[in-house]
Amino acid sequence: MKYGNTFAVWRDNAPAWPAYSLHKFVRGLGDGTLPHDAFLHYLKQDYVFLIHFSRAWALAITKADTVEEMRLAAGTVNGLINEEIALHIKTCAEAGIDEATLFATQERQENLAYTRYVLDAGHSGDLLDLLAALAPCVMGYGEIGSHLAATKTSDSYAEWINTYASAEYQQVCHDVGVLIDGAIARRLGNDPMASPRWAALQARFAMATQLEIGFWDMGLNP
Ligand SMILES: Cc1ncc(CO)c(N)n1
Repeated sequence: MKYGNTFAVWRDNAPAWPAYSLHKFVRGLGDGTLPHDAFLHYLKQDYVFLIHFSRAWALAITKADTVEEMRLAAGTVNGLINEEIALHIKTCAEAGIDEATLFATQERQENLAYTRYVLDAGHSGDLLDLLAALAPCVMGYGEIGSHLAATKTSDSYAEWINTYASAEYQQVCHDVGVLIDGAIARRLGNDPMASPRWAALQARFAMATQLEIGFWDMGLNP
């Protein structure tokens, strides 16, 4: 599945991308060596992450210029807060953790830094600043999910992998790619890389990628 032209350029110019998409945590999901307590700790943090991340996508609706942009952003809010988060609720319920407990999870600094960075990108900037900060998360997990589905050597974390490899999640990544390419063309024209804004957008994407690495690192340290 293609996630759009802009994403491909941003990813190829983010030096830390492989350290994110091929992180030790990711490899542990694929070969089953990730300790289960680290996985549950990560899922609890990620439940809180998804709440703030949904807020950031809701901000994209208010920053949109067209109804089409609003619809794509609203679809992503729905995907996060009603679909993706169901994985976290179900997996944690199986481990005896109910949703009220999940909601009360003490937020780790790495988690807080990431989501508030993304929210601030949107509050201080326009839709492009926000989308550049949101993209590594959405598309990164899409890439990780389909890579792990094709290469995994263990079924321990198959449910997690299948969530992100699923047609539904891949469709979200595709739609976000369409949203980003359209938003870029609408605001920066046909040669966006020549825009004086390009370097700052690339830097936002690179920072969010770095913050994803911090999130995986945090996951390995319950
Ligand atoms: C930290 C993080 N990044 C990306 C995703 C994908 O939505 C997620 N659930 N958590």
